[in-house]
Amino acid sequence: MTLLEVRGLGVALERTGRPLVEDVSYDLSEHECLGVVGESGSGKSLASLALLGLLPAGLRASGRARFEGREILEAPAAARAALRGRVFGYIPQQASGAFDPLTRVGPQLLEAARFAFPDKTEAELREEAESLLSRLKFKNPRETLAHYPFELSGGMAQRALIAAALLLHPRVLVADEPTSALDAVSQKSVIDILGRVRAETGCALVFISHDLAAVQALADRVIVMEKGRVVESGGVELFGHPSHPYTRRLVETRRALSRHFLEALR
Ligand SMILES: Nc1ncnc2c1ncn2[C@@H]1O[C@H](COP(=O)(O)OP(=O)(O)OP(=O)(O)O)[C@@H](O)[C@H]1O
Repeated sequence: MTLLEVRGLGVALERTGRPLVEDVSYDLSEHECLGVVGESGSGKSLASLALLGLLPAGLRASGRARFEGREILEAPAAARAALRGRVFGYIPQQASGAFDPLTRVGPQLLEAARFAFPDKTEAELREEAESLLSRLKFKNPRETLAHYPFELSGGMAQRALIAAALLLHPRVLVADEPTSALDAVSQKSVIDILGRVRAETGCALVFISHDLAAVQALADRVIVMEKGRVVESGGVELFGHPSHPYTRRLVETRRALSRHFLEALR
């Protein structure tokens, strides 16, 4: 079943009307992973922030986006806020900036969950957070909840953010470059975890990334963005025979990087 239908989504500067994202359209079904690729500045983040109702001040969205048939772009602010967390989970690019440095990880993780599930007791929420952290490969979840954010490594902070999003049982998880600030081992671990999360919870995933290999590992379908527009879309196998010159360049750059790496190892 189609969960999300995006048609002609645009983002423009409010003051001048200059378009930054134009005419983005896609469908996302239950359990599906859509990869969004394109180089820096191609509009990947803004297209997703528009859906979440989190565009920076001075930008406005246009077009249509429906979740389970209900229009969301034009919904009142309160209705959009209610969709964040429970319907749309969001994992931002920089985990370190997403936490309040003066508050321990536990209270930050539980705050939104308390609000989303007023009927659950504190003990239930805490138990759920600990079990989630354990599934996300934290060796000592109880200790992690008592840590301050600066006590977590980059990979741990990113995984804690995934836990924060999952505690709200989102229907669609939007992950914006969740691995770009991580070392290779942590990158692989986060990608594995996102794949597992999808299989275990059944939530749909919008996975925004520069990393074609990561997208190939996770996504069912992809959209390729260049200069604010979708230039190619289809099954993830399109990386094997890209038809748009821009996609061909992205794929060739990725192959050349891999070749250099393998040659350096010889
Ligand atoms: N608040 C803003 N005001 C004006 N222009 C903006 C604003 N935010 C982003 N832009 C511009 O919109 C375009 C798309 O930005 P966006 O962040 O969506 O790109 P991206 O593909 O996600 O890049 P990256 O991979 O580097 O995160 C870029 O040209 C960017 O400079």
